[in-house]
Amino acid sequence: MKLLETNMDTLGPRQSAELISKVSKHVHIHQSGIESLAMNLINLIKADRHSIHMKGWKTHQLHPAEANQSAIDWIFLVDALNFSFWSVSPTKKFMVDYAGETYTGYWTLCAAVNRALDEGIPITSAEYCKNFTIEKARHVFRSNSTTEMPMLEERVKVMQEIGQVLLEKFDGSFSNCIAKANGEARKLLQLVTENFSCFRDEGVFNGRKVSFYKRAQILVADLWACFEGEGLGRFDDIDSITMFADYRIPQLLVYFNVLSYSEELDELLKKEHMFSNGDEIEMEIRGASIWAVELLAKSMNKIIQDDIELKGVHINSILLDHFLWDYRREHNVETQHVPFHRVRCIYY
Ligand SMILES: Nc1nc2c(c(CN[C@H]3C=C[C@H](O)[C@@H]3O)cn2[C@@H]2O[C@H](COP(=O)(O)O)[C@@H](O)[C@H]2O)c(=O)[nH]1
Repeated sequence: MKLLETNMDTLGPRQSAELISKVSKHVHIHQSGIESLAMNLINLIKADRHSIHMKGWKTHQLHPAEANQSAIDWIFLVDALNFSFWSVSPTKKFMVDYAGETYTGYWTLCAAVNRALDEGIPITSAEYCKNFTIEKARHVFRSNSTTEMPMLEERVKVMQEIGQVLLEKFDGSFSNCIAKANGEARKLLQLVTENFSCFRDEGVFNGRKVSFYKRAQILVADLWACFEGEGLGRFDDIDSITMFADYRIPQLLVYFNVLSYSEELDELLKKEHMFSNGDEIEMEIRGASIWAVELLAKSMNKIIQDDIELKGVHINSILLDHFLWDYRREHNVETQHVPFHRVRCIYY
């Protein structure tokens, strides 16, 4: 548990991002980059309405295809563990073989969970999580390369906590937590971050308590996308969810000239510096990235409202985040351009 030096209320992710980006010394947002990326993405949508769409989430072969109770349990477990997959060297990657494919990064987590379910292990049940152990983790998250999954001990602790809290407070199922939110994304975000400490992705910036809530926000977004905004995935204030401040999206924002880094930060990245979660410079990267995507969504929606051809199209930060995240892999951005910032923590 991080000791936070102030007793003021914690700012939400959007307010935190605006505050940080206004005073950031090492990460700068370029309005010109935002406007040209906005235009490019608008043209992409004109060419294919589904190029930026919530339905993309379900097209991934490892994601649940059906929106139901087991999909909710699957999403909750995966987003509780959805952190820190990067490897120290490209030749030392944790890998999982599943259904004829070899997966790396985030997809190893999905593949390992699906592999466990196929093996009859009830890995998404609260009971199983509560009694999870490092021995069980070594089996369930076993690698198909010589490199182990990063932060295995921390993942065991996260699973034990979510199992314990689900049983104590939500009768063993996360859908009971969703029901308490009454279709309000902000309420669900509050319920998750108040009841599950492993989602409490916060910090202190210039004496203010700030939040990023990357995994809690991606949890809400994945439910929304899986249920296509209906039923338990319906959130009337879904646009209040910001982009998910991970170690990948900042790379894309620099690649598209939306963000630029100071020389000092560039040097640190080139040296593969290990940042600590909560460093001022690490929070600048995360805060400025969130704010840049907010500005991008605003810029695109302004163009859309004036363009009859785009009637009915609405952009939010979730859709932009998913597009950017998927873009990197499809266009092999990482090796050509900006290195990602290295942090080991359970928050992203
Ligand atoms: N901002 C953002 N961060 C995301 C995701 C996802 C899951 N994306 C899929 C799900 C729906 C979308 O359609 C995407 O296809 C994982 N991550 C984070 O990335 C990091 C892993 O990266 P790598 O080591 O390269 O696999 C790690 O911090 C993980 O938590 C996302 O969508 N947005």
